[in-house]
Amino acid sequence: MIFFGARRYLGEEEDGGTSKESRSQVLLAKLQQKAKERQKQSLIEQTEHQHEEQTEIQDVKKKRKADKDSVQEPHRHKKRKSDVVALHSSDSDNHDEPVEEKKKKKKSLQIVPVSMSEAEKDSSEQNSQKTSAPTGFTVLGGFDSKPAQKVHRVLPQWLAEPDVIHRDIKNNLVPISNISGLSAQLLKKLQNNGIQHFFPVQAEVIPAILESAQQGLLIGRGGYNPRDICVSAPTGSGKTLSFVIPVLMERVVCAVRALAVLPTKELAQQVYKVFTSYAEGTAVKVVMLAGQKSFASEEASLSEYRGGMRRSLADIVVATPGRLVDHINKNSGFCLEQLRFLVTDRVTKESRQTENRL
Ligand SMILES: Nc1ncnc2c1ncn2[C@@H]1O[C@H](COP(=O)(O)OP(=O)(O)OP(=O)(O)O)[C@@H](O)[C@H]1O
Repeated sequence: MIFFGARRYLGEEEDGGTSKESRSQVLLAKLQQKAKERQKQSLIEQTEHQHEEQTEIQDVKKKRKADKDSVQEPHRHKKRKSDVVALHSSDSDNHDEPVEEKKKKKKSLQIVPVSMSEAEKDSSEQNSQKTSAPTGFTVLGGFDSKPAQKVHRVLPQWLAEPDVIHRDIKNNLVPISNISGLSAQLLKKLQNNGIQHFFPVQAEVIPAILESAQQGLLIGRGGYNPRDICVSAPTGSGKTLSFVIPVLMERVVCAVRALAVLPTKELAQQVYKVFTSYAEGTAVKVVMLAGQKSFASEEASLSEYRGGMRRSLADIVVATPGRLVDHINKNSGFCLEQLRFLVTDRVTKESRQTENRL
């Protein structure tokens, strides 16, 4: 049997005089020293690694920035104009000036608008002169914006200062005999219809129309314009009679001298009835053009061809706008040359259009 004896390595053999304990202490110290050195080494390696990483990151950032700048090159070029101003101003700065003064100047520079440099201005002026002179073309632009003039809206006198009429039809009545210029026949008809007094609107409108009619061709007070009357009054206040009565007063020859336009057949019918009831027993002829009869029969009621000439058979025409326009366009026997009264009752868009065509 072979026996191997193994001894533990305890470092370099010291001199034989050292004790076992002191050797182990030395060994421990050596080990600690080595551990410290290793620690140091690892620290150094760590910092070196970190430094390398940082430089790598910085490189990447630089590269990205360089790429971005190359893309934004035109914008940067624009910016340069302001740079020029700023640089120009800073060049003129007196470096000997106190710091406060410099700060003020810098502040003032911030609010100065970016503008063309003098050289650019000169060149642009020269260019504009060059373009306008030889061609003779008008150079567009350069219009000064002028403040728009305020329109002062003014109502016509008759609207701004109307004659106000009482709306109370029970009071403020005027006896029919008080209105001068009405024929005895008409007064009798009114009484027969139970009318002893005129309502306020009638007492105001009837004399006004009669007065104009007495002056001839409804010439107004100034001698030129016919007197127009615009009445605005509630329903049932007696507006219809206020134009029916004066219109019926005049008749020299048979000719269409009054035309009443109403927006609907029904309204035309109502007005037609009032006209016919007061015209009954007189020579005045009233014709309605509202499409209730055929166009041909309406045509026949308006005029006839007799003795080699066309004669009117109507003094007063009550019409709806559409039918009226049909007769104006297609009926050669429909003549409005003698027209003296045009009444547009219950004014609508349609009746306004008709009025404009007449
Ligand atoms: N002076 C008067 N006295 C008594 N009754 C009257 C008088 N004038 C009109 N009337 C009657 O009053 C009613 C309304 O009159 P009218 O139709 O003329 O009013 P209007 O103002 O034209 O109404 P609308 O706005 O509906 O056309 C009718 O029945 C009419 O006969």
